[in-house]
Amino acid sequence: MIEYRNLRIALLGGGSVGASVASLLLEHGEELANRVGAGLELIGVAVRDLDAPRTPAIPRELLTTDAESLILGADIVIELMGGLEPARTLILQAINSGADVITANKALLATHGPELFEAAEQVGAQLYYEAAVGGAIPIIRPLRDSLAGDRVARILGIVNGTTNFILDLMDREGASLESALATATALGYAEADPTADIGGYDAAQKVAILASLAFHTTVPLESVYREGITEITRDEVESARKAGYVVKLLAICERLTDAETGVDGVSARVYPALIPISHPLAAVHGANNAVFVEAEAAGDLMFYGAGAGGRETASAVLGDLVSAARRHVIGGPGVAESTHANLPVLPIASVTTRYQITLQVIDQPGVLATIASMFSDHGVSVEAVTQSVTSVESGADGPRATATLVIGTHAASEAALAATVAAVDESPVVSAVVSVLRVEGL
Ligand SMILES: NC(=O)C1=CN([C@@H]2O[C@H](COP(=O)(O)OP(=O)(O)OC[C@H]3O[C@@H](n4cnc5c(N)ncnc54)[C@H](O)[C@@H]3O)[C@@H](O)[C@H]2O)C=CC1
Ligand SMILES: N[C@@H](CC=O)C(=O)O
Ligand code: NA
Repeated sequence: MIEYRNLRIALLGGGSVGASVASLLLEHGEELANRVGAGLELIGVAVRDLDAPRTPAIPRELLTTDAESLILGADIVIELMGGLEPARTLILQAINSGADVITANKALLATHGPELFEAAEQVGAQLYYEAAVGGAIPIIRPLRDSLAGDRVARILGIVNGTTNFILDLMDREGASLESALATATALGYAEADPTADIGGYDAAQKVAILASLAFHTTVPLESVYREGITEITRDEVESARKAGYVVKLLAICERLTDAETGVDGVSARVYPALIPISHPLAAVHGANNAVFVEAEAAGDLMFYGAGAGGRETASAVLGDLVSAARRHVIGGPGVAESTHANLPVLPIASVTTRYQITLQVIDQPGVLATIASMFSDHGVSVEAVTQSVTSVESGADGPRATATLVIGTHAASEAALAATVAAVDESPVVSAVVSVLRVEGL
């Protein structure tokens, strides 16, 4: 066995991801040491509760509740606690004490990324975060390094495993959102507060990180447009499938020029949308993620794999650990972020999308024409209309027939669409606006 000097690794957090990182590091330590050219000694794991059950188990002698002291003795600190504080303060302490840092904390990076990157740059420390987006999927390094010589035009991704797992169970098994979320939580996919997942906040944090890297600019979290999946119903998922679509929570960022103002910038947004069953993103099942990158010279690239899960995410963390440890061995400057482009982030109003609107209407002659004219009055061009399920309901003036109209539009602005839906909703021939969903990937 080769004898190496040891690099001292401190782990902050021993939950779903942290426990797997500790276990894999202890299990594969010798192999990793040979890859790095230095021993990787896990000196401790900071947790909140020493007695909490952990899977896999962490040797008791490694556990501590004193994160600050642990950091002081470390060459490399791995932060897997999550949340903004004390994670931010501890990472800054680690950087300022001369340690390199690895984190999976997208909430922290999307909120305080510039501060952390600057602190690292000032002291020549490395800050790695491959696990923060797309779990096990290599996507940070490809955007930061492999595609650094190209121009990225657009990224379309499924970046939240929990919501993809939920929507997939709703689609394939008719599960309810609540029961599917409970399963995702039990499997370790969901955030400590799952509102982050189902509300689209986690995906918004990830798209802010992706957009910043892809467009070499800073995309603040608050400028990301966000809708979650909490309003999505089983009926919507079922009728989408019948119409040849699946519902996915999409994270999109792109270079965009506002058609009205001519302002050139970027758009970053998260919303549930319909995508055609034939689209590769429709085949992303369970907690898997997929990120499509459209680059000027490279063309279309797709990154696919496990987007959540303790062991899977630990793989990305350990990849970062090997990279950080290698630099300790060979020396040289750390990785740097190139976020100097200063591009404006355009509001959702600058975006044009296709829509599918489902209406419950009174089934009588002339209704279709009335509704079609409301769309054209607001400058929204209708691409296709299907009428289905005629039923008879009892009204004040006796029984009346109702029909379901599904209207697909050509690309329309958010503003034009909102005005159309408001007008349609007011119309006496419309009994309900059942759903309004964007259509992507056509
Ligand atoms: N679970 C997943 O599939 C993925 C998680 N992530 C990210 O990885 C990070 C960790 O996530 P999980 O392991 O799922 O979280 P978790 O909630 O299972 O574990 C958090 C751990 O941190 C410890 N901790 C929290 N606050 C602490 C404090 N103030 N002092 C000491 N210890 C503290 C807890 O005791 C626990 O051991 C988060 O930033 C999460 O967003 C990223 C990709 C996938
Ligand atoms: N809660 C997140 C975990 C990974 O980032 C998800 O479901 O994707
Ligand atoms: Na990743």
